[in-house]
Amino acid sequence: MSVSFRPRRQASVRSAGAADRGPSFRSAGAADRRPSFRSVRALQAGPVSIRIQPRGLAVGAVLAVLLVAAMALHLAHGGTVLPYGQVLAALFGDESDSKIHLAVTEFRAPRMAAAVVAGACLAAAGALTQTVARNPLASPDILGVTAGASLGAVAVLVIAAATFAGWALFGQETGRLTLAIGTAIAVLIIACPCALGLATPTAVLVGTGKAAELGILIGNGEALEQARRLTAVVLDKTGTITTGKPGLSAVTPLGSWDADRILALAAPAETGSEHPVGEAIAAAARERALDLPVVQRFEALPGHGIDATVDGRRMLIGNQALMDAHGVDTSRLAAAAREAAGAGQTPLFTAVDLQAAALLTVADTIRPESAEAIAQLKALGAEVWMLTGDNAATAASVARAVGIEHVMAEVLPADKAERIRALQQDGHVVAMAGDGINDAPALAQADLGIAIGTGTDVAIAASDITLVGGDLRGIVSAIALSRRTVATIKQGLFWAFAYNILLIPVAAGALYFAGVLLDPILASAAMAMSSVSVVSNALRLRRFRRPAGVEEILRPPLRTRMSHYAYLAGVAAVSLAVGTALTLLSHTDAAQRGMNGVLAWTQSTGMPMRPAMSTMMTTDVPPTPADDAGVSVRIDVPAHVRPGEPARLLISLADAETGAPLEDLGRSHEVWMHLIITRADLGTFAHLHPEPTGRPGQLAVDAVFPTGGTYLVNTEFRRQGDMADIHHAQQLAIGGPVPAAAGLVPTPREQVVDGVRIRLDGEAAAGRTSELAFSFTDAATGRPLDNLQPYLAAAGHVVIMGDGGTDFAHEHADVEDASGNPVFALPGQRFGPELDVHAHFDEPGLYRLWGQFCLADGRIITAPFTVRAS
Ligand SMILES: Nc1ncnc2c1ncn2[C@@H]1O[C@H](COP(=O)(O)OP(=O)(O)OP(=O)(O)O)[C@@H](O)[C@H]1O
Ligand SMILES: [Cu+]
Repeated sequence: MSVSFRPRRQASVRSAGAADRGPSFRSAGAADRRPSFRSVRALQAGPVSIRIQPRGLAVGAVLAVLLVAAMALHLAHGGTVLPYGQVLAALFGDESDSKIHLAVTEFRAPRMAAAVVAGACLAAAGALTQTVARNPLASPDILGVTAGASLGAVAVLVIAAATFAGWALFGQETGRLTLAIGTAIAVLIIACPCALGLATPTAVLVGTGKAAELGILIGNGEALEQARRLTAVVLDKTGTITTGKPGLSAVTPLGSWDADRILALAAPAETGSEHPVGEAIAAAARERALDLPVVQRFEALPGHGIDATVDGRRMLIGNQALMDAHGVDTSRLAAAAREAAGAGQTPLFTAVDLQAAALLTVADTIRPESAEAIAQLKALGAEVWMLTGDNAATAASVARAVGIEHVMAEVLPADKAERIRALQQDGHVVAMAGDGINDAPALAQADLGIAIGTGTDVAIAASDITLVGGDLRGIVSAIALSRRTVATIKQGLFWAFAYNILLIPVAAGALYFAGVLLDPILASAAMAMSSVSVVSNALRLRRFRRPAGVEEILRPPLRTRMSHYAYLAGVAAVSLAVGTALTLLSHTDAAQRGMNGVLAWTQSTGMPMRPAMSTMMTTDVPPTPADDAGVSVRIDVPAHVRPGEPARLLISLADAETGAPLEDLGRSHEVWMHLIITRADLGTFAHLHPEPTGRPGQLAVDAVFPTGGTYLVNTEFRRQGDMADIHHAQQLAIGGPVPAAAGLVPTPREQVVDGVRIRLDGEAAAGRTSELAFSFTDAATGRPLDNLQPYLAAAGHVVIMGDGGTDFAHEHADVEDASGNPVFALPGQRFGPELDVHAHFDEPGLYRLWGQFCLADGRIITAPFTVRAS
């Protein structure tokens, strides 16, 4: 006789086993061979040079399909065919011109480009490599993360290998390979550096985005990182501190000249000038509707003024230096010039035919925000300098008005960069803000070049940051944003490192002694969570506000300061709580039931279950005899057992060969062991569940032997990880009066136990599977009972023993739903009024059956039947 299960299920168990060795890892590995992380990052913007190494038709075809698809989409968005055409030509063209240079900006839709090239990279698995010329959004390598990363990868592999080797070699006797594999995988998962890799680019991306929102265009990640280090900010005067749109405020003519005649000559002379003062003079002449002669010659003298010929007269307009250079005597204009300069205005000397003719006074307005911006910069700890080509008196006057103490005036355009360098040599990290062509070299020289958005293109091109509205407070915002961004990056890196450093040992099993092991599933959840928290922390940068004033910079509100650290600390606390809860949960009884617990949970969520899983749950694998399993079972009975009184049975499990106690006992049908005690004449029945005593391999249970005589003890238990139970049968002799042997006779097929009428239907036939069925009705009311509870993870248990007690089988009732799928005996499930049992009777003869079921109120009923198998 043996326990039966249907071939259909057996087949699916086998196929499940085969599927477990699935090939999915291998394919993932191949695609990973050349991670295109760098390329994807590079695609954010900027010129990219793509080198295509033709590698067979397959790669080419994949790329071509991708490209054509992308091109179609791209054209739909109004793009041109050119970049795609180039890529295609390179793919299928001569190898010699397979290297093409494309700017990603050429792809009108950058995301499309990203998709195409990233997809192509993956598809080609290395056939297409990219080099990035200059990636404007390249992340600054703070704390040497990139260099550390490769070292870290090696370290992680070593730790994982050591973990595996450690558990495999020195783990406890049983199940150590499982432990070694589990811990090594957990280490690899938990060490995944995705959070580390995300910390910098996400913060930089969000930071630059936020900056753009504030009117600060940041050209590259380094600029954002650099801004927080600034110790000196150099501001150009005209067009930066002032609006750069001066107006002619006074004309002081000498001798016979009058204002209109001077302007009529000066305006044409200035028409060629790009300098704001030139424009001011031209505008004044236009306003007065003067009749202007033509200009015959024009020469701009940078930093000095202009030298032109108008209407046959040589015009010199410019500063004192220009007049001195040409020997023009300006003494009669000195007083007016001093007065203008003292008021912060720019005096321009005008000489006609090398004779001083007039003083033109140009007044520029100071930007309303300049003074506040400068105060805030100073509050941030930066030294603020003014750098101007204008005369010292004018400069000093403007500087006083906006609160600048350090002034460099009358600096020639060519020398501006030199002045910046000098500051740098003093140990300053210098930002230079300017607008003019003459500022460009200085902007390039500065550690951080800041162009005024209204300024010249050259200045914008030479700088790292552009302030769209020209509001100098943008510099303050940039510095504050830079500090916040870098702080966010550091928080992210700290979090990622801390998470790895704390959890790698746990994953490796450092807390095994305390019963804490990091399940690989939990590890991957933690890994994903760490990335999510790093990214969401970076997204918090979007809430950045520019500091409202000096006060807020010097004494940021406590709430602001706290919120910088609160988020990740909060995430850490929540993660710890969730992790602890899950760990505790994994120690609960339900979880320890292993697969049954998982299935119970799965079914409770209403998720469809994989057939292999459901089969595993319901399939009964024939038990292995203890001898075959190499396990010895010893049952110790107290010396004097009195019938009818409880006796403590001690069951010791050991390795049959070494005698070492069995320590890897798992649960089978919810309990550690099933002990079925029947008297040899099968007249009594007890189904007991011994519990571990705490001693290795030892279990104990109290049993009552109703009478003296010989008892058959059938023991069933399961080792961890096994599909089959181990079965052991033994006889016990109990002293005391032995009742006369009655011998088996078939019982009625219907009987009442505890108020429940139980019917047994079905033919018991020897040599083949017999389909038996139990049906239940309330004996009092005759109502069918359909609310039986699961009992030990089954709808019902049936123990079958042959006459003489030599054969033993422990079967479970099968339940199927309308569509033939198994219904699991999970908590909450109800059964009845019929239960099917498949039994196999080897030989014809009499068999004793004990059906055990759990009633709705939790009572267990046992219904004994005797049937004849024909
Ligand atoms: N087109 C011009 N017409 C008259 N004077 C000029 C002209 N260009 C320059 N100057 C004179 O030369 C001086 C220095 O000019 P420069 O361009 O070096 O500095 P700036 O523009 O006045 O000041 P900043 O350096 O603050 O922008 C000016 O203050 C002005 O006196
Ligand atoms: Cu990861």
